[in-house]
Amino acid sequence: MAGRFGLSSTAPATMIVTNTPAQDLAVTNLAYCSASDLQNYAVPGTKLFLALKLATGDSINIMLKVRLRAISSGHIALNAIQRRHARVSTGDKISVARFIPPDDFNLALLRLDLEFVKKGSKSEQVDAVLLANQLRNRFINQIMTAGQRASFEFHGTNYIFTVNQAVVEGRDTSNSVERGMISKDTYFVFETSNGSGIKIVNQREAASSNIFRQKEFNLQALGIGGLSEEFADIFRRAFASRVFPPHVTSKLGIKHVKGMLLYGPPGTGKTLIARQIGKMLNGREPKYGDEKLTYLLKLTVADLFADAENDQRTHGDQSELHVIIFDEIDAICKARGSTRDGTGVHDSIVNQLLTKIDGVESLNNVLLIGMTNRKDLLDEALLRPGRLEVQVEISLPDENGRLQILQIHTNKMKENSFIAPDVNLKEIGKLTFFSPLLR
Ligand SMILES: Nc1ncnc2c1ncn2[C@@H]1O[C@H](COP(=O)(O)OP(=O)(O)OP(=O)(O)O)[C@@H](O)[C@H]1O
Repeated sequence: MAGRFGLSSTAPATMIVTNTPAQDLAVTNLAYCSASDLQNYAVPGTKLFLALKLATGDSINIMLKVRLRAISSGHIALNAIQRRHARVSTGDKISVARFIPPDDFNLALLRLDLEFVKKGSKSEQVDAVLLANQLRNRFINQIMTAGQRASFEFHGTNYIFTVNQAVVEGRDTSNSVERGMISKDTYFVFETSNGSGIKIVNQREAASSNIFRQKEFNLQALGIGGLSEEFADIFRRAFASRVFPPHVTSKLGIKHVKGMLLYGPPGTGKTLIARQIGKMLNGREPKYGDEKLTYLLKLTVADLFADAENDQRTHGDQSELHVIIFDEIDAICKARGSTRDGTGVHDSIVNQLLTKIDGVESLNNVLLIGMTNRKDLLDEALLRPGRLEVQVEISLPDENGRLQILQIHTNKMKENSFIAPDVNLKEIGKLTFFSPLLR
């Protein structure tokens, strides 16, 4: 037990809680004690002094970085937030032990929820890049636990953060307390609750491996109407992991989504979305595979992936994203054995694709986007996790979607006065529903 939590064999001491001796020390998130007590918390081989308040009943452990201050020995000064978190009051006796951090204790990711100390109607804009730098410097080597709160000052305003998630480098945290030490590489993600009055800006910049050309997308300006929900789904599932810089992804053990399937009835904008995704990304121009492949030699699949392979070989994790788009993927990736043309070309294309995205030397820098009206015809192996695993249905547009599509396609006419002023797109949007009875 002791080893697991990094406790040293030094016997825990009983200390009396007092208040933080000066106002400015209340926002440091440090605990303070006398010189003689401080030595009990020295971590051998480092300049750190770390303490753990041992839990009694259902109280929460808190980890303290301790600093020297003119405080009578046997006393430990905790600020109000620390006292609330540890559920202790001034004058209480608490049991405190030295804490020696285990190996691999650095935090890879810290997700913080921000609030104002003084709740009010004011609003502030917080730059995620600047704040992350400041918190990293100010709280370096401090230990953070999920649920913990700390206050800090940023550009003249006092904030409190609550740790929503604390992920230690490369460790499976599912069974243990989410806790680790802030290092110079810790990656911060900020969140706010609705109505907090705090607006986080530059978060994508902070997060980004800059995969997207623009920070915000306007789907209508890209000529895509009525598909914002589908688009949000695609973004959340296929790109969210690529937003972290490579060193964070590898520490977290995240695997990127390498394949995505857009399926649904003909003419609903699948090709349009795939092409626009390609344009929105900062990487190379997408490559297109199509039915012609079936008539060509095996080499062609290899050709499509050749640039990505070269890039991964030379740049490793830093390689940019290569998008490969297969329109009508059902034409080339039919269930193996289902085509009786005797050539085996179809089967070999499916096998080659599987090897590229999921094989021994699989690539981490590709995103394969397949489109089909006939998902049922596809080889099942292609649809398993790790392959075309994000599957988004692009269905017929609703009334609002139809209005957006009509607006997109009449925009030019309107600009050039080719559309009569009494044309009511809203009305047309209402009328242009698809009834299966009309089929
Ligand atoms: N949501 C949409 N917004 C704007 N235009 C659209 C939309 N859906 C379809 N269109 C228009 O219809 C054309 C055909 O759509 P697209 O080729 O993307 O459909 P698809 O789903 O790929 O069809 P198929 O399965 O037949 O290949 C597009 O080029 C575009 O002009």
